[in-house]
Amino acid sequence: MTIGKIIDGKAFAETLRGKVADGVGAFIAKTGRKPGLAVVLVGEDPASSVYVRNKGKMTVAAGMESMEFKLPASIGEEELLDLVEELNADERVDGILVQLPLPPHINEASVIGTIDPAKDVDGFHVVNSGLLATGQEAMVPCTPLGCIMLLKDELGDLSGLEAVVVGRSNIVGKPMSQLLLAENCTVTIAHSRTRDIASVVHRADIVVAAVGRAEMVKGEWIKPGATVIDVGINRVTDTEDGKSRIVGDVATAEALAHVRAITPVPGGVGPMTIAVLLRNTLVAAHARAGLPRPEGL
Ligand SMILES: Nc1nc2c(c(=O)[nH]1)N[C@@H](CN(C=O)c1ccc(C(=O)N[C@@H](CCC(=O)O)C(=O)O)cc1)CN2
Ligand SMILES: [Mg+2]
Repeated sequence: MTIGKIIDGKAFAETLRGKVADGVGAFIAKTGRKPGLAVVLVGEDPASSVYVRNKGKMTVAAGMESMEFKLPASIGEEELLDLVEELNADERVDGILVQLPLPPHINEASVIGTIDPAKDVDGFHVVNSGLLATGQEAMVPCTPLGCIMLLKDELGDLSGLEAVVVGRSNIVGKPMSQLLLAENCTVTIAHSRTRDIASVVHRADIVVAAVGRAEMVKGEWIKPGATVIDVGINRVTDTEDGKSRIVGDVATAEALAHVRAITPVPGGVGPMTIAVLLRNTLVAAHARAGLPRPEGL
């Protein structure tokens, strides 16, 4: 039995962050200012707090300005929208990111819709999803763009390949399918209502699992030689030792016997999200400064 390759997203992300840092140096030399990223956290969700802290640290490590705004969970939507408007108008801010999820009393779509699309480094604004869907230059959501980078690094040209995206979220599933389409893949989106999902997944040369259900995609669903990108981050308690750990949406141990290559959880797609966020911030800073897109990113 052959065992598939484990794709090292952590190493790839580190290399990308190094390239961004080089690009930041060149940007500062040209403009005399640092690119700036504003991150807004509402409430104290532990996982979100960790992600925001890591974003701040990595922004600074790449040579950019990091601005963090921590607001209580009780904040009203109007107040949050006012902060977004202030950041839209702030010349030092090239990128604005509002950490998701937001508390239930706040309408996520209104908040995202208030961000200046040119500063929308998450690529969640409808202007950016529309630009992406129509094949125009857009700010592209970080996690799916990171997945495409890993896929192209592993497979080269993706043209003509059969891709199945499991999950239809606005953050991952939908933009992922658009990006695969732009690479000339034949794309299917599977979801919770898909009939015989095992046979749908079995068609795929590329499987992207982004459903948020621990180890839902089984090894035998995978066509031999397929490449699997596991976007899931699910915290589970081990039945044997009672310890908490994170697993993906794919049963990785089983899948390894079928795949050509697979991203692990942790250490696969996750680290790419923040690396691409830094890349998007640098791209936004170039556009706002009237400079051409940085090369090689
Ligand atoms: N505004 C946004 N909100 C959220 C996004 C986003 O892109 N924009 N994505 C996720 C959370 N996220 C970044 O915000 C994120 C998730 C996971 C990782 C990561 O490095 N994961 C590690 C494991 C981490 C762990 O042990 O828990 C890995 O997979 O190796 C980075 C960023 C939702 N919200
Ligand atoms: Mg909400």
